[in-house]
Amino acid sequence: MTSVNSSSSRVVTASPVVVALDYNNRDSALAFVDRIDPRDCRLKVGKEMFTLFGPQIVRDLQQRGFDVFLDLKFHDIPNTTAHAVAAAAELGVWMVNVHASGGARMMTAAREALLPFGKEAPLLIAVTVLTSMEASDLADLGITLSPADHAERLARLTQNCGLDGVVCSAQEAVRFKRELGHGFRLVTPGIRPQGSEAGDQRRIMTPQEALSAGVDYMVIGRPVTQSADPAQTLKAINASLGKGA
Ligand SMILES: O=c1ccn([C@@H]2O[C@H](COP(=O)(O)O)[C@@H](O)[C@H]2O)c(=O)[nH]1
Repeated sequence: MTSVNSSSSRVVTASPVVVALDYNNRDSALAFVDRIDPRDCRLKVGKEMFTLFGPQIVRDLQQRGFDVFLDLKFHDIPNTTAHAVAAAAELGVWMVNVHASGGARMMTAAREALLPFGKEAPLLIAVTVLTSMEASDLADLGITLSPADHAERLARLTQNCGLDGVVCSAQEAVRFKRELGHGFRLVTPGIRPQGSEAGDQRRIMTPQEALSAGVDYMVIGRPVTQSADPAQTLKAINASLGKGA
């Protein structure tokens, strides 16, 4: 089911898919975007595209009707992070994120920076443990908890600071929905359709498994953008989930 947000040209989609638009070429990115329907997904702009093309690429996507998740994973002192999050809100993004490991004062400052935006504020979420990390990566950092246990610790901190949700692995979704409640959004990268390469991701799930586990939004990058026909691949993923236009 889809509906058009009457206060703007933005389209609200029922699809949980957020395509990670990790392109190093603006024309290639927009060629893909121009072949898809904003009723079929939201789009994520990350560090690569934002560094190459700046805020204009976000506006270009919004003008085409897409909700944009600005995935810059801010991690800095509270004052700097708060101003960066407010700048993202000025840009009108749908969702923005920080690193939970920046701590409670940083996350609280980020949340408070969005208060003046009222209902127009983007969703504010925090990254727990990157989906590319496994236990040995945490051990290298002196963290002896399992990725799921450490992620839950960071997710609880995030929730206590009043943020809207977390980035985590879909493998943690059942547990986090049970422990943190259904209203706390779970945004899960590391999604790999059956048969696609894991690449640098470690804590992965298929789109169907992630949906069954209760994730709110699933981020999918290379399995879509590096496929021979990205628009068709997106359509097939939505069909497998029973979602989309
Ligand atoms: O824990 C995290 C947080 C962010 N990401 C980002 O999601 C996409 C995933 O892309 P794939 O090509 O599907 O692996 C990418 O932009 C990451 O920066 C993440 O993977 N894990």
